[in-house]
Amino acid sequence: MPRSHAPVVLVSEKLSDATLDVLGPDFVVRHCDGADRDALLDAVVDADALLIRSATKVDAEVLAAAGRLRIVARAGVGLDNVDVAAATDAGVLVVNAPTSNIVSAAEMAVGLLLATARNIAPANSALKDGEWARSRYAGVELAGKTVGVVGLGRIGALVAERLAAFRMKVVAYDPYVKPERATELGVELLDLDSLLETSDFVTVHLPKTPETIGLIGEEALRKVKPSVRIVNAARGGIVDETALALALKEGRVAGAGIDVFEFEPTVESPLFDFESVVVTPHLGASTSEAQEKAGVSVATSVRLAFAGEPVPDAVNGSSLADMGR
Ligand SMILES: NC(=O)C1=CN([C@@H]2O[C@H](COP(=O)(O)OP(=O)(O)OC[C@H]3O[C@@H](n4cnc5c(N)ncnc54)[C@H](O)[C@@H]3O)[C@@H](O)[C@H]2O)C=CC1
Ligand SMILES: O=C(O)CCC(=O)C(=O)O
Repeated sequence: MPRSHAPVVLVSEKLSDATLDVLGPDFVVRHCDGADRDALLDAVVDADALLIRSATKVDAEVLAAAGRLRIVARAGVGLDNVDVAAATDAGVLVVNAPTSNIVSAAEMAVGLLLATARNIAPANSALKDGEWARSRYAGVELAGKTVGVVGLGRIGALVAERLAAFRMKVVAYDPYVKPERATELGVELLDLDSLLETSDFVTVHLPKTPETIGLIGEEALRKVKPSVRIVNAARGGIVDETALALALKEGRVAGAGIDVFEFEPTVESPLFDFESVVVTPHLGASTSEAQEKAGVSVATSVRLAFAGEPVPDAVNGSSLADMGR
């Protein structure tokens, strides 16, 4: 492809070097800050492809500003920041990288769960502040406890396998999963209320959809054991932060590990007031391995699309031809 006719790829968030290596000289790569709305709206005007992570919101306004856009490629799993229906209407192919970061996300959830069980974060802070507080930070074991996995998809299943190795009993709520899959994983499927009533730990692995927003909210948090610890490394808003803060305050929940927030980026949340809550700034996919896989995956999809080939990870069609491009 001669460079003067090369498609323009707009990269709106930090992606791995491998992403650019896969694109190579056949594409003109430009960068902008996808979290800066005005910068995004300016830069997208002459982009043929847009490469994003979770901080770039691709909605109808962005799609309308993007006169030449043919593909939006999400270097990760969640597509809640992309209006896929509006993209389809605009003839824009949407792809993600659905397996790129699942191991990293699962390991993050297990890390948060262990951190909440053993008070690792507050004990670390206290000791570095000069306090040797052994009795204050006594915790609980995982072995013999029940963990409720809410959403037994790719990441939920990896979490289930890993927590079974800690000798936990694993139960799950996922009305869309085949019972044979749960059996294969050694997981007992329950309805949500039973899971909430019986679990010592609850870990959420759902996509953010109108159905899942607030699923773990005030009502759900009135059904849990007071000793429960809750982990959310899926999406902010699925666990309602205000309801969780109230439950912690009233002693209806013992602790939480939270990687994702309703509004991101953020430096405030009612959850930050609790020592029993460990928080991280949406780091689930932030490993070198996941970022390399995600970048290579979306760059490969972009190459396939512009070569007129089918794109296996496309979510609203199979190729640019399907979108009338
Ligand atoms: N913290 C982070 O950095 C990361 C977060 N994620 C989040 O994790 C989410 C899950 O990822 P995967 O496991 O790969 O997705 P997946 O699509 O493989 O699994 C999601 C599961 O949720 C179930 N589900 C959907 N709606 C439901 C409902 N209303 N009630 C109960 N179950 C429901 C589905 O049946 C499916 O089994 C992503 O959508 C993304 O938002 C993903 C990667 C990294
Ligand atoms: O974009 C990121 O790095 C976050 C990963 C994530 O949340 C996802 O893949 O759904």
